[in-house]
Amino acid sequence: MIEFYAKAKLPTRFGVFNIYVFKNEDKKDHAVLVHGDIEEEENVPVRIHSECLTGDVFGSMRCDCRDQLITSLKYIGSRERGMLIYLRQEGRGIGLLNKIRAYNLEDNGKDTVEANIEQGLPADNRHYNFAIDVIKYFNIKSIELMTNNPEKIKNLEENGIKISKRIPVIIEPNSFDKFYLETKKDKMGHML
Ligand SMILES: Nc1nc2c(ncn2[C@@H]2O[C@H](COP(=O)(O)OP(=O)(O)OP(=O)(O)O)[C@@H](O)[C@H]2O)c(=O)[nH]1
Ligand SMILES: [Zn+2]
Repeated sequence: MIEFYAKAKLPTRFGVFNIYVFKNEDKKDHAVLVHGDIEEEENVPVRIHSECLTGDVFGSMRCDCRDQLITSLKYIGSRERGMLIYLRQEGRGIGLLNKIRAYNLEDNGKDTVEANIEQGLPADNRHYNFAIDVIKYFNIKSIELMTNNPEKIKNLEENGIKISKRIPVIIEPNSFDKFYLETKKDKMGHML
């Protein structure tokens, strides 16, 4: 269950949004950026973005997160309506510390999946309950989901979210994230 706490206007370089803060069982502050009127609408462009401090904030080139975030906000900001749900599930849900431990293992030859498993953690420890509750909170009838991740689509659909379309968010690889993106494609089924 989510609870609404606050809302304010948030002008960004990608357009004017409203930022909402919700809380749920995990007691974290969860941010949702809304552009235009989304309530009870169909075919609303939605990005469900997983927190990545190293990429989103510091501009790390080990992953495509920041470019995906910017691409999504640009897209949503340029449309009549849309929403970005910022999921507080750093490191695919294993947290910053374990992600950095995984990076250390990756520096020594492991891939992104092996580096989680080696720590006794699942390759992907996320769930989408918060995102599902937000979509339901706004009574959105159907979404156009911005993702390359088939698991995300499956999980949302299994939980009653209607996805009318998938919008790919493909970022050109660089020399630092090439292997990482290949592993996402080969081992995690990402549509890259
Ligand atoms: N455990 C772990 N997490 C990582 C690693 N690199 C990036 N992440 C995290 O992965 C999450 C993003 O997941 P991705 O697999 O890039 O993308 P996705 O959200 O599953 O799929 P898209 O919707 O297509 O972007 C963020 O929480 C990042 O912090 C890594 O090497 N190990
Ligand atoms: Zn990242």
